[in-house]
Amino acid sequence: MARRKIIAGNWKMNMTPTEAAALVETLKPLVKTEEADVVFCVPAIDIIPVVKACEGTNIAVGAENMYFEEKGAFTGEISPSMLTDAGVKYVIIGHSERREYFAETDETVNKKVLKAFEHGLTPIICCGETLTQREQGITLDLIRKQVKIAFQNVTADQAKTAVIAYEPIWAIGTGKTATTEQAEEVCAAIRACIGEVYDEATAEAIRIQYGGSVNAGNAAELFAQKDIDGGLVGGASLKADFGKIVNYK
Ligand SMILES: O=C[C@H](O)COP(=O)(O)O
Repeated sequence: MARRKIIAGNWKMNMTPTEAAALVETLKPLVKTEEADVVFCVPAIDIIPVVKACEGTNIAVGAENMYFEEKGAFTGEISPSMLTDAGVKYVIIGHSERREYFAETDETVNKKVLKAFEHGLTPIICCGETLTQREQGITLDLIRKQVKIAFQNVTADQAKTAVIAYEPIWAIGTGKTATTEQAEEVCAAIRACIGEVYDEATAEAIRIQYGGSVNAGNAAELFAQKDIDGGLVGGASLKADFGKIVNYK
């Protein structure tokens, strides 16, 4: 069975609540589609107004991060129950910016992934290599390691519903997209890795996105690759261009 595409915007630390609600109004008519799942992953403070603004549309709302504890003395953190109660369906976990600036590790990513599943949230699990790692020729080994740790103790049934976002760090916000061959090579390797950890059915079901300077001009070619099931889009998700990316065909 063909996998359904999933195209998610990652707004990062952009948009005040007022701006966020206005952006949804602009994008709503542009991202209508029957063909793909559309997700807006937004800053925590924007979740409530964005969920409200997306009511009655095809747009699901995601968070950009969450903590792996249920509640308590964790100043500044957001719990999985807070997200589900607010109407969130997806959560980005282990984005390279969280790994770089907020010291997230493969192990904390795994704890968050397990907690997301426990609460019925779909994790969008990020992995990717730096330019130096790519030049050292260790990309595939590194990605396999990131994926294997992220999925520790995750059941096959849970894994089937997960989303993995392959984002080469050197392509994020740089305007330098991976070539379709580079993106497909890694996404295929991720699928093979899931097949080794679980089985063929799980590998066939899991959805793998590419992220890194996706735009209206390159989306169609990237998303046409066998193992690329959509995109995690940063900069271009804040513009009308996101409508073109969602309707890339
Ligand atoms: O999560 C999204 C990625 O970091 C890609 O960002 P970008 O599209 O601005 O390169």
